[in-house]
Amino acid sequence: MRVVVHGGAGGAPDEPAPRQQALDRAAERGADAQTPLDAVEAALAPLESSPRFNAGVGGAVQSDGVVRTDAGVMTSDREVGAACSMPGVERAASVARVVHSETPHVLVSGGHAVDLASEFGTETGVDLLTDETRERYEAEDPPRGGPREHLGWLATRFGSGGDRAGGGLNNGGAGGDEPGRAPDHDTVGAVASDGERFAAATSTGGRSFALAGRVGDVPQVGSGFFCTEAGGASATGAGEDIARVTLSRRAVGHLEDGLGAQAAADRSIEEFEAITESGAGVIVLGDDGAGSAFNTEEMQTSIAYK
Ligand SMILES: NC(=O)C[C@H](N)C(=O)O
Repeated sequence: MRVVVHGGAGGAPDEPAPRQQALDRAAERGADAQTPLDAVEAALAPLESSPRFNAGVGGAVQSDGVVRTDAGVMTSDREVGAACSMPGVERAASVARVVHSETPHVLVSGGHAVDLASEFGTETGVDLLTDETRERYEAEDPPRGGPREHLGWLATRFGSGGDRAGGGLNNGGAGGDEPGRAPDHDTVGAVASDGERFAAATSTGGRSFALAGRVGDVPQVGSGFFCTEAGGASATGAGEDIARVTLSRRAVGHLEDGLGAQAAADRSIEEFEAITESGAGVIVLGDDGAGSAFNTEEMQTSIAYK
């Protein structure tokens, strides 16, 4: 099994070494799995449990103080599963897998996705806030009213780099210690292949201080993840911009056109930047191996092969 993982594109993390170790262990764990689908789920699970990453525990906090998780998974037979806007669900990728393998649908949302998780044995009711994310949210004078008040509140906070995805090119987030800025954790993704089949998955808490109920690119097929017989891709970064250009679909499309994995990653990020002037990263796995590209300050990745 060959597995490539990423820990999110954004600013240079304050503590890269422990994040890299976590990514290395995740890739190794994935490479021990029996199928590509097992591999991407196995790789993402420990990252979803780690507060160092913006997925599961430690995920980005929305305008009402709640962390809602999103994930998507796709296999090279074009089966898709995604789940979004799930409070209290750490293992979002496992819920996406349930949608992929147990339902005739591609995306299940909100409370119904939480019910699905619970019914199929994924833990719910998990406290996804950490002391750090709770304190950072409370320090921002949270809004009390309805969506209009929330929109006014987030106008000066969302996309300011607080989630390190940033709104703009190479502004993937300044230091994690700045007031109001979220720490160095980000979306996680994995792509795996057993030499015949591929699977791709992405899992996130979204972007900090987004409107309650906001859903980004991660559970949208073709945006946060995509997979065909040619290979798979997982994206990270400013989700609204990733969705506008369907970044993962673009990367896999380049594989289908005959580019190698690295060239496909490079080309898709060049196109993303030219269209959006925003920040993102992508990992790609194809028949010739793995590639990755980003136009933010940093995107940590790891590859394992067994
Ligand atoms: N940090 C990220 O990658 C965020 C994710 N792409 C989202 O917009 O939800």
